[in-house]
Amino acid sequence: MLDKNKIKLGIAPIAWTNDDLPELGAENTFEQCISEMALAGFTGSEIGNKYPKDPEVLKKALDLRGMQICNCWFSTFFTTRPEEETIEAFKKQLDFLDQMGAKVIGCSEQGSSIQGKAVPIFGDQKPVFTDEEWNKFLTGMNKLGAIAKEKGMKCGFHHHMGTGVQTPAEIDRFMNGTSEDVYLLFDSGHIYFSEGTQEAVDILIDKYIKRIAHVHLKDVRGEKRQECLAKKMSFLDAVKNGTFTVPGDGNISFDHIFKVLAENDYTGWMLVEAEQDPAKANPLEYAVKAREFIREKTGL
Ligand SMILES: O=C1[C@@H](O)[C@H](O)[C@@H](O)[C@H](O)[C@H]1O
Ligand SMILES: [Co+2]
Repeated sequence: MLDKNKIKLGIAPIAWTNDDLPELGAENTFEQCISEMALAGFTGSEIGNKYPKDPEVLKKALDLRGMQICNCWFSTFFTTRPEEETIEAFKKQLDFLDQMGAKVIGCSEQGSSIQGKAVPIFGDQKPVFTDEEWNKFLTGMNKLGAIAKEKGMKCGFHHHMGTGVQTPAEIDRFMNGTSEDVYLLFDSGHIYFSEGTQEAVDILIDKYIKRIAHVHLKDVRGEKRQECLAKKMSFLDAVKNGTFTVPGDGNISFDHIFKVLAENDYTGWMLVEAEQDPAKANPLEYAVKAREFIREKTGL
C-alpha cells in the first residue's frame, strides 16, 4: 500500500488554463484554480502561467488554501542554443522553486520539439537527435543534475510527445546517458500516447522506479489516440480533442503503477495532470473524479 506519510497528492493547473494553449481556459483565474484544487482534496500544485511571479504573493495565496508548489516545468534548449543560456535560466528557476519549498524541477528538451506546432504529432517531423546533439544534451543535463543536487533538490526529466525523448528507446538512451543525479519525471499519459500499450507504461516504471523523482498521473482515451493517428492531428489538436484525461477515466490501468511505487517505497508527489478543453471537461469536476479514483485505488 502507498504510505500516506510518504506520498502527497497534487494536481496540475493545466486543466484550468493550458500553458501550451492559453486560450484554453483563459476565463479561469489563478485564485479559482487553486481554490478548486484544494476543494477537490489536493495539497500540491505545479507552477502555471497565471501564477504570481512574486514568491511572497504566491505563497500567501497558496497558504490560505493549504496548498504548496511541488514542481514546475523547465524547458531546456541544449540541442539548439548555447549551454550557458539554459544553465543560467535553470539556476533562476531552481532558486524560485527553492523559495517556494519545492524539491523537484521537471525539465524537457524543447530544442526542435513539435509539441506546439501545427504538424502531425506522429510521423517523421518529430526531432530525432544526432549523436552530436545527444552529447550536448546529456552533458548539459548532467550539469543541471549536479546543480540541483548541490541545492538539495532533484532535477527530473519529463519524457514528452513530440520531443527527442518520447519513445522507450529514446528514454533508455537518456537514462543510460545521465548520472544518478538526473531523475525521471514519469508521465503515464505520454508513454501511453507514444506507444499505445499498457505494457509500455508498466515496463517504463519497472525499469526506472529507482530514479523516478516525480509522477504525473495522466490517462489517455484510447479511441481519441486512434483518431489522432488516423487524422494526423497535432499534439495540441489531440489535446483539444480530449486525448488526455484524469486517471481512471481512460484506457490506462494504474494498478501496476501504484503497486511498483508502493513496493519501492516511493516518497514524493503524485500529481494528477490532464490537459483537456476546460469548456468540455470542467476542471473541478475532473479533479474530484481523479481524487475519488486515487482514494478508491490506494486508500490515500
Ligand atoms: O505532460 C505535460 C504536457 O502534456 C504539457 O504539454 C506540458 O505543458 C506539461 O507541463 C507536461 O507536464
Ligand atoms: Co506531464
